[in-house]
Amino acid sequence: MSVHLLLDGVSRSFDGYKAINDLSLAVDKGELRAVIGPNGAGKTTMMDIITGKTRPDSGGVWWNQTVDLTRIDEAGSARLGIGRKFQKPTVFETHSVEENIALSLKAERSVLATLFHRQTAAEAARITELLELVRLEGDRHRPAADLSHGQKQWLEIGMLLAQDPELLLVDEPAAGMTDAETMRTAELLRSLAGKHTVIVVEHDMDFVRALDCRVTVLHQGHVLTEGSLDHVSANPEVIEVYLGR
Ligand SMILES: Nc1ncnc2c1ncn2[C@@H]1O[C@H](COP(=O)(O)OP(=O)(O)OP(=O)(O)O)[C@@H](O)[C@H]1O
Repeated sequence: MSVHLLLDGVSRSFDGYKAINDLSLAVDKGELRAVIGPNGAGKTTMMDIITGKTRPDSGGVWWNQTVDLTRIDEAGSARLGIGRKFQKPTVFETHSVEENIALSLKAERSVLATLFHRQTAAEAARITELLELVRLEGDRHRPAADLSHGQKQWLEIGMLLAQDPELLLVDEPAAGMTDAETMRTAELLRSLAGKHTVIVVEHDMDFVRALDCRVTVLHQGHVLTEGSLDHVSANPEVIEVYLGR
């Protein structure tokens, strides 16, 4: 399997504090990876560095082993196929579920043109496929405002997928979800692996267990340990800085 994303000895300070400290991390193409760690461990800053929102002071960030992501801004990383889902859902509340997906389909069209444009059969099929994937097929004509918090998160994942990203960065998707929604979200993200590379930052350990994937533990901007959830959970340092709290 080839390395899709590589962070190589990355550091970044804010006012003299090393938020990211010699961080090295390799994620394979098609891999699903969970990143856990205490508050302030540097998880958000790591995502910011991958997407070009924040520049590292030193170290390399490589995409497909050839593209230097430290030279690319957020718009550039989106064009390369890096999609990011922030914690808070940002759907178009007054538009229907279906319109939200239609607006996100990869196309050089303005919002108005998309709303008044007649869908091609291929577009309609793609919208249906995405709605089925995120289990919102039955809600396609409802305004997004009517959805539950969990359903809005799924809709936003669907909107991200509409742009066909190679890598999805997902920030705490399970926060605020019911147990059933949490498990369904884990299932959804697992189903995306293989076709997409997925990195999920999460605090909910039941959710991380359900992801059933390799786990990276961040602490003070550095990788503390990596492996299966059982492996990292048995690490005394992980218990000390994170799980034991
Ligand atoms: N733009 C910034 N300016 C100053 N300090 C920052 C900035 N961004 C992050 N930090 C600091 O860097 C450290 C790492 O923060 P970061 O948000 O990346 O951690 P995190 O693991 O995402 O935490 P949480 O789980 O609370 O979201 C923190 O001490 C934070 O205060």
